[in-house]
Amino acid sequence: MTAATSTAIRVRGLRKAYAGVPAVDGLDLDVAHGEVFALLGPNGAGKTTTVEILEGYRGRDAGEVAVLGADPARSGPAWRARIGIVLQSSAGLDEISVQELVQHFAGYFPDPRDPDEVIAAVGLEAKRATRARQLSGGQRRRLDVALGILGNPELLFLDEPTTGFDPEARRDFWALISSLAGGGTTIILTTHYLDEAEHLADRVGVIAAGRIVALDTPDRLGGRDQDQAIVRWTEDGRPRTERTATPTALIARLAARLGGEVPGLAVTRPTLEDVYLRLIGQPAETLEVVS
Ligand SMILES: Nc1ncnc2c1ncn2[C@@H]1O[C@H](COP(=O)(O)OP(=O)(O)OP(=O)(O)O)[C@@H](O)[C@H]1O
Repeated sequence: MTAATSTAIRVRGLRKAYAGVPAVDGLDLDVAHGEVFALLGPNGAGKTTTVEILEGYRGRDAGEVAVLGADPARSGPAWRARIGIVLQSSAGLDEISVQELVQHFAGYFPDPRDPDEVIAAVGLEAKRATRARQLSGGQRRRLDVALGILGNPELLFLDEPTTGFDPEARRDFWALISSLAGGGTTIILTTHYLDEAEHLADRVGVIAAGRIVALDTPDRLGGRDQDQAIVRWTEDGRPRTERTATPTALIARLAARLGGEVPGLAVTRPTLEDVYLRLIGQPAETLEVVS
């Protein structure tokens, strides 16, 4: 395979400013075919601008962009048919049923998936005859995903897909995304939910002020795997906390000192959220260290 075909997305030196104010400020990115890549970052960091440039919906000021081997700014319907997009919110055609809507949109694609299979894949079989406007928020999102995958895309963009979902709906949705990824679809996900990124993404990119400031697997991001463990226990009726690179040795000392079972013992590593907040310059929840 050549470099051009082994990479689903290749971005170098991407820049975009609005009225002279940079929103994307020299961004580089590579996403491999079949990868689930999550783009994280605070409000206004430049995620939507970047993703819309990749989707071909927004122009750029500078930089090289190749998506499925083509420049989105110069690509036509054949390229677009290889891409699925699930936006933050969709509107329109609310008065027709799920079945009619999915069937209607299938007509726009050269090689659509079977509408009935797509409705089943997103778990909307029981809502087939329901009008779109009568769906719950989570069901509406499933319909959005159905429309996003209907064209059998090689590359799927998901923009904050589970905002407003209840926990069970999120788990179901994650299973759907994992099954798409398992089938080889490349997925670009923007999300504000760190657990979602951790659950779904092969790699995570953190964007701040228009640049990627960290990029790694969720368990290694920002040196997370090298971080010290946090040991919590109760002693003399008081909660105690200590950060340590050698938690096993600490627990052995505690067990010896306390004569066996250590009350309230818990050992944790910094969460992806702790690391993310540190990367974007926000202090994580203050940890009181008493040793
Ligand atoms: N059409 C526009 N015109 C002018 N400024 C814009 C426009 N779109 C975005 N911006 C600005 O560019 C910056 C980046 O915005 P962008 O929407 O890309 O951020 P984001 O990371 O997607 O944020 P969020 O997490 O809130 O969706 C922001 O400061 C925003 O105000």
